[in-house]
Amino acid sequence: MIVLGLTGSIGMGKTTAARQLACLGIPVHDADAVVHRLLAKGGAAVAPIGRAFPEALVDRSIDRQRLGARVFGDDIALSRLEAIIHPLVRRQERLFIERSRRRRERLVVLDVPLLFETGAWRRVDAVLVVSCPAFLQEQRVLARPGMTVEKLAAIRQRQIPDSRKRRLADVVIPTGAGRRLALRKLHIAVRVLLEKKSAPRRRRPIDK
Ligand SMILES: CC(C)(COP(=O)(O)OP(=O)(O)OC[C@H]1O[C@@H](n2cnc3c(N)ncnc32)[C@H](O)[C@@H]1O)[C@@H](O)C(=O)NCCC(=O)NCCS
Ligand SMILES: Nc1ncnc2c1ncn2[C@@H]1O[C@H](COP(=O)(O)OP(=O)(O)OP(=O)(O)O)[C@@H](O)[C@H]1O
Repeated sequence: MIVLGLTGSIGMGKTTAARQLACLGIPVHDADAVVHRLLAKGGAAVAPIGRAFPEALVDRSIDRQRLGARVFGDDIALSRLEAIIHPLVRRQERLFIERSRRRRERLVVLDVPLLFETGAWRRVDAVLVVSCPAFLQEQRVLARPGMTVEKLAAIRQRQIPDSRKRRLADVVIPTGAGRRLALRKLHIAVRVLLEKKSAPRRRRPIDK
């Protein structure tokens, strides 16, 4: 089974590409969706995060906007949050891979926003990076409610730059020229991977 990592900086089009891959019939594991479940009422991260960041605990769930306002721009707080969340996400990822192997899937996708930053790239066979020009990224992200120039700058500072991601990628999917082109490129990438007899191995060590 080939495990394909999908990543890209904020607003570059990961979620859209993940949906397109799912439409091509490929099982996709969405790390962001796991984080959403962990923070919602009944989620496994509500209690530990509520203890670490009581101001974000509202009605037995974690208020994402409050938590974001608290941690983006405060590196120590963000690291503390990551130390709680990342192991839980990783566990779900492992269960997904095991389930997919049992089902004898040929190709699965791990959609991980921080694939390079968290070392998750070591657990995949190839990496797809979605990318678009910086001005479009800014337009897309700043159009979101609650997003500010300062918050975007803080998030970008925690992520490795898009130019670096593109260099580390096996395939770059452009998302600045419409959905049809992106879908076509995804289709080609999937076909090429499936035609390979064995899974490509990731080779390069990544020094952050
Ligand atoms: C702080 C939280 C609650 C804010 O939620 P909110 O819905 O407001 O924003 P959202 O999750 O959509 O994040 C916005 C963007 O910030 C970026 N981002 C999120 N977490 C991080 C992080 N730890 N480091 C760098 N960038 C991050 C992503 O590119 C994301 O697209 C949430 O981002 C979170 O729980 N982050 C920590 C978990 C994490 O590391 N997630 C990303 C990979 S699994
Ligand atoms: N190929 C594309 N063509 C045109 N618009 C796109 C394309 N991909 C994404 N978009 C648009 O860009 C915006 C951001 O896309 P998306 O939500 O997929 O990004 P993301 O990388 O998942 O963001 P985040 O990292 O913040 O979660 C959305 O408004 C989406 O409609």
